[in-house]
Amino acid sequence: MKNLELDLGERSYPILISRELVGNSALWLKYIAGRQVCIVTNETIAPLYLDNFKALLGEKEICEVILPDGEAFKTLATLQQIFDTLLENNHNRGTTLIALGGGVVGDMCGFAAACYQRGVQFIQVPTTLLSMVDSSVGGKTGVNHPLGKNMIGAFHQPNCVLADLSMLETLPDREFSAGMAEVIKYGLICDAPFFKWLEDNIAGLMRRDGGLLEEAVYQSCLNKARVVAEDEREGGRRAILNLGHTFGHAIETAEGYGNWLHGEAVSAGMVLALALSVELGWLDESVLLRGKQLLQMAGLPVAPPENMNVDQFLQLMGRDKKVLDGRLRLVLLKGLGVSVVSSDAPENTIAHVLRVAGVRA
Ligand SMILES: NC(=O)c1ccc[n+]([C@@H]2O[C@H](COP(=O)([O-])OP(=O)(O)OC[C@H]3O[C@@H](n4cnc5c(N)ncnc54)[C@H](O)[C@@H]3O)[C@@H](O)[C@H]2O)c1
Ligand SMILES: O=C(O)C(=O)C[C@@H](O)[C@H](O)[C@H](O)COP(=O)(O)O
Ligand SMILES: [Zn+2]
Repeated sequence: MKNLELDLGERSYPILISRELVGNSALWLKYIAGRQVCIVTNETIAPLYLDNFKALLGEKEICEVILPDGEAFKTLATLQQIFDTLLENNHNRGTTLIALGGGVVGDMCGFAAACYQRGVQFIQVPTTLLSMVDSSVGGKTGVNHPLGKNMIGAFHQPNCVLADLSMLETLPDREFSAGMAEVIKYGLICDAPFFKWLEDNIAGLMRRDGGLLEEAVYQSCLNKARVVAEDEREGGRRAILNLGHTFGHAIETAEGYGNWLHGEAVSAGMVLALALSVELGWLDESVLLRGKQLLQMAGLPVAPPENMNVDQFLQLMGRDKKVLDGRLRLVLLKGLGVSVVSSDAPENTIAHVLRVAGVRA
């Protein structure tokens, strides 16, 4: 068991990381204050984990929402299903929502919790690697819009995060790899020793060795918790968690949500961000090569899709939430583990890097 705390004053909460954690309800039932509970999950996860989870909730008054599976359903329209169920079951402000699923379920359940009766409590039970190391931590919640990723949302922190590593046993390989992109991100942006540790242990991690996985999830959450504790609402430093995401979100939007997984798009996006850092003379090319190699060993794409063109990339990137006064702000590296948020990259340099990566003019 490896636990940590995200320190946000009165909104602080624990992140519990262990195998067989969910079954040990004595460890977490105390984070559900009231009598009413609504479990939000999806049609893939429900047959695997829902009944077991419900059985652990004792005397609680439980309702459930089973969403359709997929990034394409991370929409305002899908949220309605959660609000309908809550109202039909007379849930009041004392209810607790439980996100049982990956980042899509977590982002939607969290946003529903932020909105329902102007805000109720929720807990995160992440079931994918990506959601254990990233999306369940930090309180970013929301949904996509056809014109842009995560464009509608709110900051709303959970009461606790329960990362039960045994749930990863049923996760498909492609989804596991997608989660590794965000793990590798922490090494690149702020933790060079962790990056080196990942290089040394990538084979065992991809075999899903239990001890290595626990360490990777713990170190990832520790890094994310430190950044979020410093800047909960992304006024500044938190933006480093967006490495590769301006490129990646453009890919996800252009390709239709779900064709490229979020982690895959972030992987290709991080390679572009590193290549741009090299092009600007800020980063040694060896870091780009090491980053690329590690991502490839994790089974991830390192080049953008062939069917996008440079103008389309730049147009979609122009809608990024970090844009300030009409200028793109990108997360770039000045060394391994040293990240900056900068508007200094000229558009023609970005376009050049995209073309060199194979994107059509
Ligand atoms: N809020 C944040 O800070 C944050 C951070 C990173 C990513 N995100 C968001 O998270 C989403 C991606 O999350 P994700 O990668 O978890 O994808 P996901 O939620 O779509 O889950 C991936 C797939 O795995 C299935 N699945 C989940 N758990 C499983 C299990 N234990 N066994 C078998 N199948 C399982 C799901 O049903 C789905 O088909 C994106 O929408 C992204 O924008 C948010
Ligand atoms: O928690 C954060 O902050 C992040 O940026 C984490 C990212 O991995 C995540 O994909 C996030 O949802 C992106 O946020 P957005 O504000 O760019 O939509
Ligand atoms: Zn991400």
